[in-house]
This record gives sequence, structure tokens and C-alpha cells, in this order.
Amino acid sequence: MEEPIISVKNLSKQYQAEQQGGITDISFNIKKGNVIAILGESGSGKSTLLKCIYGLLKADTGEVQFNGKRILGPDEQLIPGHKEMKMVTQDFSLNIYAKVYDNIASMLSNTNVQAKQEKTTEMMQHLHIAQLKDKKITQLSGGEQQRVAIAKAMVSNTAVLLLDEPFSQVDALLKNQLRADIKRIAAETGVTVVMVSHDPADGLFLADELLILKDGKLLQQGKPADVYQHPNHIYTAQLLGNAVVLGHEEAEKLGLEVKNGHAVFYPEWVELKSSWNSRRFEVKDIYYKGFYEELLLERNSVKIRAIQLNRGEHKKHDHIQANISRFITFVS
Ligand SMILES: Nc1ncnc2c1ncn2[C@@H]1O[C@H](COP(=O)(O)OP(=O)(O)OP(=O)(O)O)[C@@H](O)[C@H]1O
Repeated sequence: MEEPIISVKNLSKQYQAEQQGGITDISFNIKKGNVIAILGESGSGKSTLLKCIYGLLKADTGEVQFNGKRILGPDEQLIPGHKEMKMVTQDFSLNIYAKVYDNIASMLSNTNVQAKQEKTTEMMQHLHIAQLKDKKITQLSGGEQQRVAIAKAMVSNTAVLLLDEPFSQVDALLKNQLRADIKRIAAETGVTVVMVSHDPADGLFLADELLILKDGKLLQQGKPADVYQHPNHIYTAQLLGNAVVLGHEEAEKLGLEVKNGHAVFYPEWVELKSSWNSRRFEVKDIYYKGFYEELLLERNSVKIRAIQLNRGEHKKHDHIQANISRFITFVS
């Protein structure tokens, strides 16, 4: 079996002042060339984990290995960080007085000036910033600076790229483009990407593997589709797909058997079809979502949500048939 490029072993890091926060006993492996997305709500420990991987933070216990060798902590070397990795933080760390081109080119050696020029230009094109090449960083928007920072990190042949919220400043239109670009560049260059995000769409779209963090603990690791379809925790289903969560009394009112647990399902698992002999719900509200609508349905005082693709098919106060085609039981 191929050795993992990064191996995280029983890693814990608590912040002294707080005696809380941080991360607790995290272990996982990353395969070379994979794109990994670490997802979790704010404060779940994503940045802490990324900083430990890079060697910017010293873990209390456990270790991170790069190709089988322990990554040194900040107190063990002059310049913290690992030379085979690049990290793009949320403050971008760009030279704000230099031009875009020079910021990116500064990562390459001068031994072959033509190759340096070509690589820099190619990377700017990849990230759609070629038109900004002569602008100073101070003249750029936040989203543009973010793309320059990613280009700068990717231009030299780094083995591992660590991205902390890489699309936080980019508008929705560009976000899809950038996600696709990073996926393509990663596939072309073979770079391993570890990305932290609070936006599940980043991970679902981009990643080969997801890691779900909650309160500093690793809840689940797996392929995006597997984690989405088979979440092992209510939190994961809520984080990834805004799942409906019903306590056992509510679930029973809808005829779902869950004993002492919770019934959890995504709105798209609720089928709406008037001809079916299933339970009647009242449409209490309708939320417009663009190419679909989300319906808030109620029956026996229990509210659920469902997806309606044909806009206007069911209207507020209509009574309709809804069948929860699948649900997951989480025993409390
Ligand atoms: N330097 C610090 N000192 C004390 N507590 C800290 C420090 N850095 C982080 N924490 C705490 O550790 C926990 C995890 O923080 P971390 O920044 O890793 O979370 P995150 O998932 O990256 O959050 P966000 O998405 O908001 O950036 C939080 O409760 C945070 O308050």
C-alpha cells in the first residue's frame, strides 16, 4: 500500500489560557495528490489543525508526519513551517508594495528567466488574474488578492498546499470557477491540497475526501458522496445538507419509528406526489431558492422541509402528500 504523504497521529492541542478550544486526539492519513477538505462550524478547530500540519503550532500530544518524518514544531526550527508545503492564510501574506506579477514570480529562482516568466504568466492565467499583472496589491479587491495569494503558493512546485478558507472573499460567480480551477491544477500538477472551509459546497465539489470536525474532534472522514449519504452524526447531516432533525416524539407523529433517537433526513428525500397514498401535510411557507423552492410543511404540529422543483406547483396553505422516502436514525 502506498505510504500517505501526511499522517496525523493522535494530535491534541489545547490553548493554555482557555483550557478549551483547540483539537483533541485527531488521527487520519492523506494520500499524495488528493484534495482534502476539512469542514466544520466556526471554532471547530480547523485552523488549529492546519497550523499543526504546517508546523506553525506545537501540538500538546501526538504528531504529524510528512512522508514518514515528523514535522518539526515552531520551537524546533528558525523559520516555522515546512519547506515542502505552502500555506495560504486568511491574511494572504502578500508584499503589498509589489506588483501582482512580482509577488508571484518572487517564488521562482532566476536561473532560467524565460521559464520563470512563462510559469508566472501561466499561473496568472489559471487563476484569471493576468489582466492585473501590473497592479499593486493595495489596488486589488479582497477576492483578487486571494487569487494572487493562491497563485503565489501554487507557482513553485510545492508538494502540499494548505488553504485556509480560500474562497472567503471571492464572489459566488467566481467561486465555482476557482473551485474548478484548483481541482484541475491539482490534478495536473499532482499537488496535495488540504483546504479548510466552513462552506460545505467547497468540500462537496472539490474534495476527494472530507474531514468533518466538531468541537475539536474528528467525526467522520470519507468521500464526499459517502459522507453526505451516510453521515455518522446529526451535525454532519446538518452541516452538509441542512438536514431536518426530528426528536422521537415528532418522528412518531409522522409514523417514523426511531425509538429513543432522532430521525434525520435531507429535504430532497421527501417526495411530493399528490397521487400517493401517504400522509397529508399543509404547506406553511415557501422559500424561493432560485431553480427550486423549499417548502415548509406541517402535519400534527411537526414541521419538515421538502424540495419543490416545479415552481408554484404547490402553494401556501395547500394540503399535499409527502412521503419521507428515507431517513437515518441516530440513537441518543
Ligand atoms: N490563540 C488562541 N488562544 C486561545 N484560544 C484559541 C486560539 N486560537 C483558537 N482558539 C480557540 O480554539 C478553537 C478552535 O479555533 P480555530 O481557529 O482552530 O477554529 P476554526 O474552525 O478554524 O474557526 P473559524 O472557522 O472561525 O476560523 C476556538 O474555540 C477558538 O476560540
